[in-house]
Amino acid sequence: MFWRDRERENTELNGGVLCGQVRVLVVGDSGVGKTSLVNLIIKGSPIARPPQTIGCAVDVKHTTYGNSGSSSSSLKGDSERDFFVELWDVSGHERYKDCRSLFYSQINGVIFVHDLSQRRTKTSLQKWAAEIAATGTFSAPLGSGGPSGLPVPFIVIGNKADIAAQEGTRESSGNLVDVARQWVEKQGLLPSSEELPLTESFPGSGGLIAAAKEARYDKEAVVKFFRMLIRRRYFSDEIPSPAWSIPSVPRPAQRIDENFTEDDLPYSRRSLSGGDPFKFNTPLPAQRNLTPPPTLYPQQPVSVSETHTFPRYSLSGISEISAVARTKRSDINV
Ligand SMILES: Nc1nc2c(ncn2[C@@H]2O[C@H](COP(=O)(O)OP(=O)(O)OP(=O)(O)O)[C@@H](O)[C@H]2O)c(=O)[nH]1
Repeated sequence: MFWRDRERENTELNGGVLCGQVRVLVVGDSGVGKTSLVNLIIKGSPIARPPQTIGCAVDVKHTTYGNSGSSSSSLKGDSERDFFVELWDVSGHERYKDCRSLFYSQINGVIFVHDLSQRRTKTSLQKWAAEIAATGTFSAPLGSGGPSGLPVPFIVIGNKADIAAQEGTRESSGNLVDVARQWVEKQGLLPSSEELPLTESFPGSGGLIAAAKEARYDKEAVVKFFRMLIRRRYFSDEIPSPAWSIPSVPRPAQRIDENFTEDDLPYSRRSLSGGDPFKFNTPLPAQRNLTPPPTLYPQQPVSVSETHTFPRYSLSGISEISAVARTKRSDINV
């Protein structure tokens, strides 16, 4: 135990971290399947009858990330470190519209969810992006904004492919890999969200359970997205912009391809001083510039510049919690 304590001490002195966390918002209209998706990501299986989310519910996914391939690391035994991805499942119900920005705090990334069988839920995503960009605070923000001024990476996931297929709104090739890839087709929001291509989260028409069993490729892609967020926050030399400003004109579409590399994010590249690409697996010099550790509880918005002076946090406060209780869907008139 002694050497472990020493190692921790040294690591902290060296400016490294033993573990960390990133926060991902999951947003979209009520009933599009956000809770089902989060359950699928966290537990590997969909939830049969998800309760109506009240306000927001938080789940935490554990993952590891390390510097194993880096010779520049000065940290001993740091090949894999623990990271926690907070998934903030924000209720899409109208009744929370005026207060849900409480949950838009210290965001690292966003998963937009829509229902393939309800086109208006896709159109709404632009509003969600604008709302988050206007009222949220961001951790490790991009130097310049994405669609609607959103300053963090995002993905768009189309849900209920089975229903859409039944209704003939979408044809499936039937090829599992093709369909699964489409599940998390990483597509930037366009100025007109009508231009968003359809994507699928639950392949095939065999229903949720069967689809979830087949969704391993999709989950891998989502995990890649999470790893990108971890990399941006903890392993990047990027100097965060001093303050986030919202551009008045929506940015052109961004596309995040299969590999989720920052090189594929034009606006993230523009954020680098001198045009340098992100340097992954570096020995964490950027740690000095980290935003304060997000907690699992709603925080008061803070400006980005204030955040870089906070000391590094410990993990003691992290646990798997639900921020707000859930209730039965039938309890609420939807
Ligand atoms: N057929 C089908 N049903 C789905 C799918 N995903 C979710 N559902 C169902 O859609 C309903 C709503 O799902 P939720 O996950 O609660 O939706 P939500 O977006 O979290 O809704 P709010 O909490 O109101 O914001 C539930 O009855 C789910 O079982 C899917 O891919 N296919």
